[in-house]
Formats: sequence, C-alpha cells, structure tokens
Amino acid sequence: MSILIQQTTILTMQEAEAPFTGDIRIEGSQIVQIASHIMPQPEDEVIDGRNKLAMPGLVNAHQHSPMSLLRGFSDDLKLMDWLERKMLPAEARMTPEDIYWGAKLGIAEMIRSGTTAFADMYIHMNEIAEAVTETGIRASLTRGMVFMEDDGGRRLQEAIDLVQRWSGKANGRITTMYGPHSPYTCPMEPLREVVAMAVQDEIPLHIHLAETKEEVEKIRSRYDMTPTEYLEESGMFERAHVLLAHGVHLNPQDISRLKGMRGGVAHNPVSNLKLGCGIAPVEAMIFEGITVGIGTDGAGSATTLDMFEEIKVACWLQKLDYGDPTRLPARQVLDMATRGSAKLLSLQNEVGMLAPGYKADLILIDLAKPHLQPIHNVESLLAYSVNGADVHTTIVDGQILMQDRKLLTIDEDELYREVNTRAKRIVEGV
Ligand SMILES: N[C@@H](CCSC[C@H]1O[C@@H](n2cnc3c(=O)[nH]cnc32)[C@H](O)[C@@H]1O)C(=O)O
Ligand SMILES: [Zn+2]
Repeated sequence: MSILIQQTTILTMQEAEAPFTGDIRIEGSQIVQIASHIMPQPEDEVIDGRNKLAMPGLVNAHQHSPMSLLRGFSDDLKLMDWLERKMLPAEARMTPEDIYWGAKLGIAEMIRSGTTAFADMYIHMNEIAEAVTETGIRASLTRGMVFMEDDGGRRLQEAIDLVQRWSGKANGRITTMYGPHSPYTCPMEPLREVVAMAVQDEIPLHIHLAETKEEVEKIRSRYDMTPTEYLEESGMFERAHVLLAHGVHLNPQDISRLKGMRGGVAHNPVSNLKLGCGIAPVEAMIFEGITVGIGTDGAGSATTLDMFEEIKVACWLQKLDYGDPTRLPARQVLDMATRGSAKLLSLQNEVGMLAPGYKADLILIDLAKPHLQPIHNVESLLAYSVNGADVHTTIVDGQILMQDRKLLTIDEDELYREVNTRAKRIVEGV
C-alpha cells in the first residue's frame, strides 16, 4: 500500500523548518520521501493536496477515552465531588462492552479532529485495546490503579496483564504504561511497588499530579509534603520514564525536582479551566527544560477531545497569566502538541514529525475556508484559527482513517445507537 500526497503545504515540525509546498510519499506504515515533486508510481493512491496543509497528527498526551460516555452527565461540580460522587459510581456500572463503545466514541472524535495517537488511562483495558486495534489509531494504554482498599492484587494483576498481552500489538500501534492513579489515591507502599515494576519491565509510568489545591492540602496534611515531593520520594523521577498529567500546582522547588526527568508533563488546559483548577506553570517548566505536551483529559470533565481547542487555550492561558501576549507563541504550542506529547508517550523517534523513516501519522487540513484565509502565516492559523472540524484527512500508520471527513474504520450510525442506549443505562443507577 502506498500513498502519494501531491502539491500540499507541508509543515514538517522539524527543528525550525518553515512550511513549503511539496509532495509526501508513504509506503506501508512509513513516510519514505518528502520533496518538491515526487514521480507517482502506478500503485500509488494519489491524494490531491492543493488548498490543504499537511502536518504531523496531534498527540493527545492524557485521556480517559471511555469517559466520552459520561460527557455532559455531571458538569459544574468540584473535582473531588465530581470524581467520588459521580464518576466512580458510574464507572462501577460500566460493563466491558460499555467501555469498548465509549472508547470507540472517543476515538471517533479524535480521528475527526486530527489526533493520531493518545495516552489513555482507564479500566477494562482489553476492550480499549480492541477498539484501538479495529479503528486504526495509535495509543499508549494504562490500567489506572486506585489503591484505597485491599483488592487482593486485582488491579495490579490487570495492569500486568495489559502490559504482557498488548505491548507492541496492532503492528506496534499499541504501547503500554503502568498507571498509579495519583498521589492522593496511592499510598507509598503500592506506589513503590509499581515503580519497581516499571523499572524492571522498562515500562513508563502515567500518573495524575497536583491537579487541584485540595490535592495539595490533602498531601500536605497526610505526609507533610507537596504532591511532587511525594512522587519524588517514591523514586519514580530518577528511575523511570514518567508521564505526569496536569502539574497545575507546582511551586518553584517542585519544578526543580522535575528537571532532568525522563518523560514530562501533559498540560490539559480546557479541563483545568472547566474544573477551576488553575493555570499550570507551562512557560516556567519549559524554561527549565522539562518537556510539556498537551492532552484533553477525559470528555467527562473537559467535554471536548478537540486538540485544536486545547492548543488555543494553552496559549491564551500563558498570555493571560503573565499579562504578556509574547508568551507561548504559535510554533511552540504546536511543538508541544506534536513532538512534546510524542516524547511523553516515548514515541519521539516515530511520530510527532514528518520525516522519512517516521511513521505515516499525519493529517491534512482544508484551508479553503473563510476563517483560514488569507494565508499569511500557517503556524498562526494552526494555533489560533483551525478547529478540529477543519481536518479533512487523517492517516495513521499509513492507513487512511478519515477521508473528506468520512470515517473509514468506524460505522457512526451504529456507534451513536450503541452509546446512547448504554449511557442511559449507566447513569440511571447513579
Ligand atoms: N477507578 C479505578 C481507576 C480508574 S483509572 C482512571 C480514573 O481517572 C479518573 N479521572 C478522570 N479524570 C480525572 C481527573 O481529572 N483527575 C483525577 N482523576 C480523573 C477516572 O474517573 C477514572 O476513575 C480503580 O478503582 O482502580
Ligand atoms: Zn485525568
């Protein structure tokens, strides 16, 4: 299978490279050539790229994909109330099949809005892995673990099963992580146990950190530490690749503790705004050399999985926080949503950039729209004007998943029937 995209505007996201017009050739799962003109081969599927822009697919660095089933079900609550009174009881009522359909709903929204890979933390991971396999998207999957009661090791065993069964599957599109949920749901002993497993199996960690002020207060009263100090105490930053979700409430010492860490922080600006959490110190972290990527968090809180929305809001928040519009400029935020997030998923040598040898994970954006004209500066348009609905074509691992806004691997009528019936049944009991 080979694809030739002709005469399109290309933003490779390679270091400081400006956009240019050219062709992109894909063979199998990889990009093999990018040049101003490439001779079509007889077997090529040719895509007309005129009036379009090709860029690396966006990487959503923090998600709970089946929470799309709970979108709009319990808004305008405090995080701890939302989580403990609404989400956890609803999740307890979800069957594995519900999770499969919820994940598929999330994946449909992601493919439609230009996301080609995501980091997911949830339960019933076999079903999410099946949804990833069938739909063609790329994902780093994590069984989230809350250690608040003795479950006879069930959660840990499910996490191990996920890693053993699914790492490298779906032509390498599936990778895995270990996911202790957060400082406030993981006592030190099981946390250290998971860190030791991550080190031994060479598997990254995915965990929430310092999302709310309440969390900071809770960890202070329990352990007399900041949440960051608490995680540092577990040894994870020194010993493993760690994907930290949120990192909103970090003081300057906390930021110093993260310096030199493998992995980095997934910024989820829309979720942070909607839950009233605060503004993450994104610029300060980048200044210290910490990798910051972008995620949406689950649709149960953020309510949208459109990474172009996150991109805009990420910029706005830093500009507002500093009272300075030069903060977090367009190119830098695009870098966060592609290469930054790719590094958080340990995929920096495979996705996040358009280059020969990289995976063919890319999107085409339709520029023939009033809000995307005239074209003074492509990076500005992408950061401040493009919406997920402007994505025309989505390609992952060399397979076209959406063309001309039609999903090719998902039956949307069936999907909407399933999710509505299931969502209704789940929330009736909460
Ligand atoms: N409840 C599971 C853990 C599930 S992992 C993912 C969890 O993260 C929760 N979650 C989603 N968004 C957020 C957030 O913003 N902060 C904290 N937890 C969240 C989500 O509801 C889900 O329960 C257990 O018993 O082990
Ligand atoms: Zn989360």
